[in-house]
Amino acid sequence: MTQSSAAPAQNNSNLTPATDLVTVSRAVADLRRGEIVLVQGHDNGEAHSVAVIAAEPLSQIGFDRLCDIAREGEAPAIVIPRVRAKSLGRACKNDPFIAFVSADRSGINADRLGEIANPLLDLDALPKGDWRPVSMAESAAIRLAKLARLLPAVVTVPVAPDQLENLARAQNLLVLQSESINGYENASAASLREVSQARVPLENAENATVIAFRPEDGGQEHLAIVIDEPAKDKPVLIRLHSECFTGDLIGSLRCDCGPQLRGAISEISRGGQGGIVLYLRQEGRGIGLVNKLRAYALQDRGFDTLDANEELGFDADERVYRPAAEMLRQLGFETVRLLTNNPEKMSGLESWGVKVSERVPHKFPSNGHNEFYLQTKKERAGHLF
Ligand SMILES: Nc1nc2c(ncn2[C@@H]2O[C@H](COP(=O)(O)OP(=O)(O)OP(=O)(O)O)[C@@H](O)[C@H]2O)c(=O)[nH]1
Ligand SMILES: [Zn+2]
Repeated sequence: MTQSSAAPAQNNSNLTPATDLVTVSRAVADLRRGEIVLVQGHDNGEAHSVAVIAAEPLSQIGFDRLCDIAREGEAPAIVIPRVRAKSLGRACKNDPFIAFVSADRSGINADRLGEIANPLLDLDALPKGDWRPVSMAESAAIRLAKLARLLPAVVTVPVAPDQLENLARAQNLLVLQSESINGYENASAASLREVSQARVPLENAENATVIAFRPEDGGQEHLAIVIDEPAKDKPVLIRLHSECFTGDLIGSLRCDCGPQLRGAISEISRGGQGGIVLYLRQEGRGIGLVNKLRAYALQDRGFDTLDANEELGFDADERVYRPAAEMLRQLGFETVRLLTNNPEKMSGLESWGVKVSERVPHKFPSNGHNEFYLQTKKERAGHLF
């Protein structure tokens, strides 16, 4: 497969201009460093802005800086998942996130906020305070923390919208609109472009080429492993494989990823018609490796794989399939036979314009450690085993 055989790239990222894409990716890096970012959103047509710092990592210096930004009499709020609030004794309705404002500023510090945010940490007692619904800006800030693969919990103080630009200039902070954050994943997927490729003979597929696709904001590359020379005018056998450091690389027995990855490569090669494994950078069903390890720790305390995600404040599955659809489009494939047991992968691809002509089951025997994981996927996530 040569670079020129790829379909011409269309700029169909009409959700978010490239500059917004770059700003969101810079803000992701800022949050991960413990830096403050400014987010603006609209509630019922009215602009609301907040200064935001991630609850992880949260230093006392960072928290004090955030408090200095707060207007006289405005207390910081910590935005946490409803499930966490529930385990801290707050019964709440269906909103996925809720904000807690401590009544007494002296009862709250960076360590205490970290304990409130993290379901793996014990908290003696919640300080006195009030709960309130989150604003659009705060819910976009949670989205940003998820994009940063941090715990989905943030500390915020309100900023008057007319002060936003001054504050940004004075303290050298990024300003983001909530729409840019919410549209980021789509726009990033639409901006994927092939950046390099090479022939890589594999143990069970000697005629393989690895092609790397990079998003415009410089985020992680997704990979297409093209085996043999699949025809473009027929349904192509493919596997969407979500990155799993533990299963793919070090042979973890907690999941079935290692056998599924190698099994897909062998099966495509054996079929003789060629095919593609798309290696998607969606570690831990899109929550990142660090959070996946947290989810494993919760599973060791009795949660199943889906509830552990939700306990941390994530959806059971945070993956998106536009990057896969975009790579297939650029490689020139429209119709696929999909190696999977997961119906959401089929509907996910189809929602981005890829025709799935057939599901090819991709089941491997359990290994003595992953029975409960596989059973949960079957019984609660609708996987077809
Ligand atoms: N959050 C979380 N992620 C997990 C856990 N176990 C495995 N994973 C991740 O789940 C993903 C598994 O992906 P896949 O095997 O591609 O997908 P699947 O949904 O099982 O569907 P098919 O294998 O196609 O049937 C990888 O990103 C793993 O890192 C877990 O307990 N928690
Ligand atoms: Zn795995």
